[in-house]
Amino acid sequence: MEQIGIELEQAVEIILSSGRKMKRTQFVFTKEANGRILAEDIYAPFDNPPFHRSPLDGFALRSKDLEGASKEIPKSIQVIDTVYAGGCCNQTVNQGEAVRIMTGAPIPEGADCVIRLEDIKEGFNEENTLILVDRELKRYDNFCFKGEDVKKGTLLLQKGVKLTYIEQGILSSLGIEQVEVYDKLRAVVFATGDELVEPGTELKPGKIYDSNLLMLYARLCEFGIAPVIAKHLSDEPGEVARAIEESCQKADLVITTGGVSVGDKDIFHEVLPILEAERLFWKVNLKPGTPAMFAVYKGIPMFHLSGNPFAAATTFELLVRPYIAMAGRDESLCTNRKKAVLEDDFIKVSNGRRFIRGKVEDGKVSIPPATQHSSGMLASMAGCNCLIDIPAGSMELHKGSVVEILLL
Ligand SMILES: Nc1nc2c(c(=O)[nH]1)N[C@H]1C(S)=C(S)[C@@H](COP(=O)(O)OP(=O)(O)OC[C@H]3O[C@@H](n4cnc5c(N)ncnc54)[C@H](O)[C@@H]3O)O[C@H]1N2
Ligand code: MOO
Repeated sequence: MEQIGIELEQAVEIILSSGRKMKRTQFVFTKEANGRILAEDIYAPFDNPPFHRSPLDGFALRSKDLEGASKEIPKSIQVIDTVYAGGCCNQTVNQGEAVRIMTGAPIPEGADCVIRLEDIKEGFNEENTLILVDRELKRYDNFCFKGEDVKKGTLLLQKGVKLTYIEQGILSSLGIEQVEVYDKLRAVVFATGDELVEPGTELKPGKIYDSNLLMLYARLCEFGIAPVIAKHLSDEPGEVARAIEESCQKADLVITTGGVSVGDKDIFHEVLPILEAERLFWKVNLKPGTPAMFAVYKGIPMFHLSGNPFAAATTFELLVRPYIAMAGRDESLCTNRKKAVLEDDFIKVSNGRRFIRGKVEDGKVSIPPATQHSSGMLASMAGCNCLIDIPAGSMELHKGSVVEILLL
């Protein structure tokens, strides 16, 4: 049942319940998995480190041999071998013996501690194989145990985790070259309007350069889902319907801007019937972006946002972003609300709910001058990093008031 003129929360509820979480998965190389959502639990395939190893450069020896060692009576120990990181010592350290060892090298059999290179004296015989140790060490002093980072079989990473450089490092430390991740959402963006021309084209009378297509394209890229199609379309309903129809085979969501209000060229009132798409709501009780429209076509959610650039940017955050977070299983994209203290006055009375742009820093939010809030104005959004949520029925807001903000 279609709803007209609904609250934002209701709109988001309709949007979220009309879609499903991504089910398709694929294997990708760990090195290319940054920002992807893990689709499997990952267990440690072996103990890591895979052997006891030295945490420093020194000598691996037996703590028992150092009992009673002191400055006055140092112990003399025979060095029988040298082992470097990446190598292996096949000798066993017996009584009175040591192996010269470098950081990261496997501790040889028989040794149970490592003394630092700086803490011994070398060179007491011709072959340079005797060292003097003038202190005692306990068993397992300077000794890294096999498996101390991760034990074989430990649940390392859980399904649903977003892979960052840290998780990629962990996977790599266990030699895991490929992982199963959820497919990225395939987004399609169309900016509609006969007045629009692309940068690089001459600006003829009556025309304007498009802002929304690139703005939404870039925002989707910031969310990790570069659109599969991003295109300008005219105001001709048949052409727009055809473009949506063709893109649908490749899309998990469609976003359009323009043509949703009540004018002669507000074509989505015609496009949706041509497609026989189900329109679930039109008009949300907020400014900017009131005439936002939402429909489902062949199971694909379609967000039809206002053409006014600030309205498009705002309703993208308010309506599309929660859908992307849910369907793309990316919790880091969920709306992030906070309280902040106003640094400036906002002297407009707000009969309806209003979102205005702001710049928050250390819990204080500044706002552009009152003249720069219209939904057709984009330039004053430069440097802004939040939207201020002003409830319906608010009187003038003054510096020092506490407001709720949505971080962008
Ligand atoms: N009689 C009424 N007129 C309007 C109403 C209303 O209720 N009654 N609502 C107003 C509100 S609120 C909004 S918001 C706009 C929404 O208009 P549309 O979504 O139909 O968008 P357009 O008319 O296509 O464009 C609006 C404005 O934005 C410019 N535009 C469009 N696309 C782009 C783009 N990609 N890049 C830059 N600028 C763009 C377009 O040229 C228009 O100036 O309707 C009000 N009217
Ligand atoms: O709802 Mo519209 O974007 O304010 O002008």
